[in-house]
Parts: sequence; C-alpha cells; structure tokens
Amino acid sequence: MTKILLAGFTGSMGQKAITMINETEGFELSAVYSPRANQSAADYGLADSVSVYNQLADIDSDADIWLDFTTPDSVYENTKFAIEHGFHPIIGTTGLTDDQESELIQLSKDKQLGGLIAPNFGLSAVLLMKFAKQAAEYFPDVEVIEMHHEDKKDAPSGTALSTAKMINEVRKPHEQGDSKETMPGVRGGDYNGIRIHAVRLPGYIAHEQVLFGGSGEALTIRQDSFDRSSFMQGVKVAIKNVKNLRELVVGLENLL
Ligand SMILES: NC(=O)c1ccc[n+]([C@@H]2O[C@H](COP(=O)([O-])OP(=O)(O)OC[C@H]3O[C@@H](n4cnc5c(N)ncnc54)[C@H](O)[C@@H]3O)[C@@H](O)[C@H]2O)c1
Ligand SMILES: O=C(O)C1=N[C@H](C(=O)O)CCC1
Repeated sequence: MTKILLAGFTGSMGQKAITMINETEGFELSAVYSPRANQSAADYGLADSVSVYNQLADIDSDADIWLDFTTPDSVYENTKFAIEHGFHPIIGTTGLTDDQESELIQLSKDKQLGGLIAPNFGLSAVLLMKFAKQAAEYFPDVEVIEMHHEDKKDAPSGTALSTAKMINEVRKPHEQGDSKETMPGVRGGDYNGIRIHAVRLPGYIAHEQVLFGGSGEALTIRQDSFDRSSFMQGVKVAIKNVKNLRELVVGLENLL
C-alpha cells in the first residue's frame, strides 16, 4: 500500500486527487494538509483514518508520498519540509524559482530521496513540450501563448516557462522582430528572446499554443486540458514510480 499525504486538499486539484487516490487500488490517502483546515476528516468527507493537519510543524505521518497542489507562495517551504522528513515529494504546484529548484534538487541528492516536480501532469502538455523542442531545431522563430482559468495565481504558467526552457536548449539565438512597444507589455514576457503571452479567462482550464513561423509557412502546436481529470493519469504514474528515483527530477517525461 502506498500512503499519500496530500497538501492543498481543499483546492481544485486537491479534490480531483482525492477521488483518484480513493479509486486506485494500492493507494491510500493517509493525511491531508492545508493551513486553512479547521475541521475533522469526517467534516471534509474523508475517512476517519485520514489525519488532518493545518501546520507544517505538527505533521507527524507515516506517508510515503507528499503530493503537493498548493500555492506558488508555499511550494518551496512545503517541498523542503517533505524532503527533510523523508516523504517522496511529487510537486504539481508551479512557481518555484530556478534557484529554489536547484536547492531542492541538491537537498534530495544529499538525502538520496526520489521525487518529481511536474509543471504539467497532462500527457497532451508533455507531448506538446517534446514536439515544440523538436520543431524549434528547424523553426527558431517562436512564441508561446498560454491560456488559463481566471483564478490562476501565477503567470506565466509553469508549463509555458518549461516549454520556453526546453525550446531554449536547442534554438539558435537570433533577433526575432524589433517592434517598438507603444503599449507596455504588449509583446508579452521575454525568456531569452522567446515571447510568452498569458491569457486569463473564465471558462478556460489549461491550454497552450506554440507558434512557429518560417519563410512562407507556419506551424502551430496546441494542447487543451478541458477538465482537471486530464492531470490524474500522470499523477498516478508519478506515485507508482517516484520511489525508484534517487533525486528530485523535473518533468513527468522522466517517468514515462
Ligand atoms: N502540474 C500540473 O499538472 C498542475 C495542474 C493543475 C494545477 N497545477 C498547479 O497546482 C497548484 C494548485 O492549483 P489549484 O487549481 O488546485 O489551486 P487552488 O487555489 O484551487 O488550491 C490551492 C490549495 O492550497 C491550499 N493552500 C493555500 N496556502 C497553502 C499553504 N501555505 N500550504 C498548503 N496549502 C495551502 C488552499 O487552501 C487550497 O486548498 C497551482 O500552482 C497550479 O498551477 C498544476
Ligand atoms: O490550473 C493551473 O493553475 C495549472 N497550472 C499548471 C501550469 O502553471 O502550467 C498546469 C496546468 C494547470
């Protein structure tokens, strides 16, 4: 039995994760954490055996896995706590800085503890990033548009940033248009010359387009998560395989 502690259990992703865990043979939800939790397990519709925590310092759990869908503000502290206390971290929360990520990876190596940071657990998004990296070798002129629900706290999305980083690994640096902005920010964010545009609208869940332009032709790669259930197959794969790793890795593709 794989025991799971779920951080951010009352949120949109937390609620989907609870359903997935309860429906998966061999998985057990053994603890939940949110600083806002102030009720008993039964009040949240959880089994009495589930421990409810609202302070990191109080967490005393025999869970194997720390599954995190919280907030960009809390993800660093949570992940550090998880590694220091021997939980295999599976981090879906976005917003870690490069420095924070490097520090956490080093900590996991010191402890020889496997874990995963996945900016996107959806297969369509993982494939989009892979295909975009492939295409960027041939089409260095590229822009990324990400579209998310209006409650999303961070911009750009973790997926868009990851896409830009992967493209940057292979793209030949060059000038790409030199429009003067007559309205600040109108050309979007800039990751090493790769423009990222973030759209926030009700009705949307999580979507991304990568647009490549060439001489007389264009290529658009697009993925859509229409429902948060799209992320759960990836979370399942991560829970089943993370124990085989000996350090924190970034990207679900490392476990597929
Ligand atoms: N990797 C992926 O595939 C994927 C998919 C969807 C969302 N996300 C990311 O997951 C995160 C959560 O998304 P959501 O839509 O569920 O958000 P949400 O706002 O619905 O839920 C956030 C949860 O975190 C809790 N929380 C707040 N502060 C906390 C803290 N200090 N410690 C622990 N918990 C805290 C809240 O009470 C809430 O339960 C976001 O960063 C989002 O970008 C990732
Ligand atoms: O709903 C969100 O928030 C999502 N965040 C991730 C990101 O920032 O890339 C993945 C998709 C959903």
